[in-house]
Amino acid sequence: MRSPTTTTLLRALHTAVKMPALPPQRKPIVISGPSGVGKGTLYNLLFERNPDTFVLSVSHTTRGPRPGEQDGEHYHFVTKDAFLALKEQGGFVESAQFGDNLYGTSKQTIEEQGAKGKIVVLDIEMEGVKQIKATGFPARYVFIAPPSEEVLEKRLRGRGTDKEESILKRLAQAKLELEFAKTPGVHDKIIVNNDLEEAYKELVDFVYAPEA
Ligand SMILES: Nc1ncnc2c1ncn2[C@@H]1O[C@H](COP(=O)(O)OP(=O)(O)OP(=O)(O)O)[C@@H](O)[C@H]1O
Repeated sequence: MRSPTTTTLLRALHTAVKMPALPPQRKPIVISGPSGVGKGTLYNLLFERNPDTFVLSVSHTTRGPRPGEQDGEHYHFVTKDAFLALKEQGGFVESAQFGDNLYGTSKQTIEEQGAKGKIVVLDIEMEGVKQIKATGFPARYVFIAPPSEEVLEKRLRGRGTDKEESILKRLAQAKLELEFAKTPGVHDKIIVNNDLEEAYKELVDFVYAPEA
């Protein structure tokens, strides 16, 4: 007799304690979209409302930890040499440089998190999405779009975390991302984040959709 998989056991456990069923599709979910569109807001709701079902992928970075940041929780903090060695071995599904620092998503991290029976969620910017797709990495791709560029600007300003120069950079980048999102077949689902609860429902429906 075959021994039950972790997924089968978790599903049985969820049924026993009357939690919502686990998503039938187990592939990682890649969420992208312009800065300030509400990606974090949406997936944090998904995590809060579906405890123990999802896990956010932890990236590698060569930048130093900021106060309060824990290694392995917010990032895997590594030296530049270690990062480049891992990249050389093909250990990243995507990587990028921002300013002087390198960032990347390691294959091992995704595999380890997925092996714990959780659905891995990745928050990846446009260039990273292009790289991941080019590797043939099996994932489901969701793009979060703003109702309009004006609303996006309002959200970025309303968030109050960015200086004017950064806001203008993010808005210019948003135009490129919105243009890229029009490429047919790049994303499996495009969600316009207008009303938060409606966008959340669309995300849940996509994530919990039956096996295709
Ligand atoms: N549907 C919505 N309606 C109104 N405001 C929203 C909605 N969704 C998110 N927001 C607000 O927009 C701002 C940006 O959201 P958030 O930080 O989640 O964006 P993000 O896409 O994760 O950005 P980044 O890529 O820069 O991390 C926040 O202040 C958030 O509260």
